[in-house]
Amino acid sequence: MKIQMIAVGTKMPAWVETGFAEYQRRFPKDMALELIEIPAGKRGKNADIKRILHIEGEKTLAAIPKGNRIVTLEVTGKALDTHQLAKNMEKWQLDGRDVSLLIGGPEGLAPECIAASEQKWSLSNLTLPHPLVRIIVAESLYRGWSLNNNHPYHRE
Ligand SMILES: C[S@@+](CC[C@H](N)C(=O)[O-])C[C@H]1O[C@@H](n2cnc3c(N)ncnc32)[C@H](O)[C@@H]1O
Repeated sequence: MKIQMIAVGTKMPAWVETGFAEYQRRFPKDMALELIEIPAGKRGKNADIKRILHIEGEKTLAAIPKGNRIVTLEVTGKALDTHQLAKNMEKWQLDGRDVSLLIGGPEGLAPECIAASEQKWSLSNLTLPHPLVRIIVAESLYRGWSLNNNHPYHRE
């Protein structure tokens, strides 16, 4: 199973690139974590945010291979502890589809991405900055993998 993270935003600060890469490199070949960045629309003074979100949403959906399971990262989604996430990952693997995890930009995900979502995953009740979300998701998935594979990274 491949896990594809599709995130709005490019040219992240070095600490984000480094933090994400630190976890990405740990994934085994049979559960590779791929990152696809969607350029964020220009948000000038009189920007039409609805239109920008729509364009970002279309680009995000276009990056998803047909048949992938779509999971959106949303503050109002369902919170999962590490064991629940690990169980989820087992289920994802059993059904054989690759997974696309969608992370929105400054105003969140486009309505079309939310409508396409099969599962809404919340990391916390706090609204987190989207660059940080990439790192937290990568670490949480790695921890879930560790738990499912009796790897010593995860300790109770
Ligand atoms: C800065 S937030 C967007 C805030 C926007 N006002 C909203 O309500 O979606 C950017 C993205 O990070 C992700 N995100 C932020 N906090 C999150 C959380 N606690 N749980 C899950 N995803 C989160 C979501 O994908 C969100 O679209």
